[in-house]
Amino acid sequence: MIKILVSDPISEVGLKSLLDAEDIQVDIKTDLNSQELKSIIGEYQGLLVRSQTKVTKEIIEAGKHLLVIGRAGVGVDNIDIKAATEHGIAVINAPDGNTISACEHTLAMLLSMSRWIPQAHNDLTQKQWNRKKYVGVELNNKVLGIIGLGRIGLEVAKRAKAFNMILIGYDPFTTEEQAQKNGIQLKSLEEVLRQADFLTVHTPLTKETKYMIDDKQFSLMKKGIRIVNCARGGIIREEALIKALNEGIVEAATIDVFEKEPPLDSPLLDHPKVITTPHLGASTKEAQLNVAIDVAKEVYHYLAGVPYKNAINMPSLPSDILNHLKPYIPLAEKLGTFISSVIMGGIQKVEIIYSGDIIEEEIDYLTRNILKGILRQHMGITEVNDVNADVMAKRRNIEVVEIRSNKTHGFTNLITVKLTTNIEEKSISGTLLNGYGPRFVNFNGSTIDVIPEGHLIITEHIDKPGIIGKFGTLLGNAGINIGTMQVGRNKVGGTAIGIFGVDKEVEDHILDELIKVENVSNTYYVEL
Ligand SMILES: NC(=O)c1ccc[n+]([C@@H]2O[C@H](COP(=O)([O-])OP(=O)(O)OC[C@H]3O[C@@H](n4cnc5c(N)ncnc54)[C@H](O)[C@@H]3O)[C@@H](O)[C@H]2O)c1
Ligand SMILES: O=C(O)CC[C@@H](O)C(=O)O
Repeated sequence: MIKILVSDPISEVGLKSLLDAEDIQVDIKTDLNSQELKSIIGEYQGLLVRSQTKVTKEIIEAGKHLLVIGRAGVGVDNIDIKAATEHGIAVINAPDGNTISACEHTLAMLLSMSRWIPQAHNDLTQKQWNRKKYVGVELNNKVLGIIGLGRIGLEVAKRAKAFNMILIGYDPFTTEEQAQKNGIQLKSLEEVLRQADFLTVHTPLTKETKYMIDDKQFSLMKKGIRIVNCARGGIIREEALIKALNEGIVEAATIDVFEKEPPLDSPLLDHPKVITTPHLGASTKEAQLNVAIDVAKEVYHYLAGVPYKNAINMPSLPSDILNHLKPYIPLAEKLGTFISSVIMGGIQKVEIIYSGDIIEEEIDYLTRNILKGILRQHMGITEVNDVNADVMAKRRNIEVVEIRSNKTHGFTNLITVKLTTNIEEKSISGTLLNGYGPRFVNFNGSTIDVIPEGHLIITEHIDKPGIIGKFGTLLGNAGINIGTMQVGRNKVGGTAIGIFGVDKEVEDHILDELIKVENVSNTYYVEL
């Protein structure tokens, strides 16, 4: 039974697919403090959160059985992604479900700020009829600067256009063409800051975006600018914002997200020109249902080994691409397992050559599976998986080189893995034969044709008469039946290899017998 903990309030209707699954137990405990969470997280394979639960390194380390963390929403800054990746835990978010709500909240903030609606309402609740105090400004013909032109930024642009605003934006990861298509003039950050009458930020909180709006940036702004932050606290430095408000650079600000949440001691809450909401951007019935449905489905798919698309720390592949790659995945892992079973020494380099139709695919995914095979087999690292394979290789100073080549050697697709250790270098090539499944087709330069499955004995010997016969006798005497056999050599009388598919597990003492046969240099055993 798989156990999933839901530690923040997430729509139960949206979680229905998990709640109804027979093989999954879902525990909903939304009032745990971090100590309580730490003490029980070890029981769970899955953790579902919104933005309240801080999934720290400590929590991740205590989650000995965690396989997946699902985030019902976009921002994953409350999850230590690095620690999750190192522990092989997939982090999956639900980025689409709350876009419209966050965008509409931004528009609500823009409009209420331009007409001082909350302040005027407050006065009126105090029986003060202050018509002169609250003179606003129109959005019409004003320049709106949008920082971050992703899902929410572009939806905001669409709606701001309806108010006849002039749209300028900054996003180093988008193109001029894409911006123009959405009616936005792409500019440098400095230009946006200098020209905007209204400014709204829609980036994630990263090392690069933390405090991207600080004293220096405020000093570039037009006097009287109005600012919205419905993205993440910390993109705008709060201290600098307060200063800019007090100096009259910023006329008004609307803030949904804070550097520390809840921000109960923040001076922003008391500032007369600031409108605040308690991180409500995604708090609509529709968004909460959407993100819960999305994250439940994705987590379920991840646990069931079915294609999913929104993993943060793994290549996110559309399901059609993942389905196409699927048959190559076991071949990739088996190439890694095989080559690392027949080599001696500490691995220094893994070179992977992809050729043929496979080069059009997301080969990073296959590389992770090759590395998984190598690290599990050669180093006994059982915790390695698709999520952390490349991190683990890097941590062990293994150089990983991916090459796309057009030399297919007559195959429609070919994957060659060359392994270099401090002692030797060996290679294995495999292909996927249409309708026949995976095959190993070359080992250290010798052509072979091996179905990579079951129990395999591999021998390295000199190409001389009688050796294969002796192997047969030895194995026969040990009650081991040879089901398939492949021999190859680089030249007559030269170095030869034998790959024997046998019907049962081979113990070490049998390999010791085989290596005693004259002219045999090495024997190995691998189960695929
Ligand atoms: N207030 C809320 O409740 C709420 C709800 C949903 C999303 N959010 C937040 O809104 C933000 C945007 O979400 P989204 O779904 O649009 O994300 P997104 O990933 O679709 O868009 C983010 C955009 O920011 C851009 N970007 C990244 N680094 C940048 C930088 N240094 N400078 C400028 N642009 C940069 C990216 O290229 C991307 O286009 C996130 O921080 C998210 O967590 C808040
Ligand atoms: O959980 C929430 O309501 C906030 C979600 C929002 O900040 C997000 O990043 O998706």
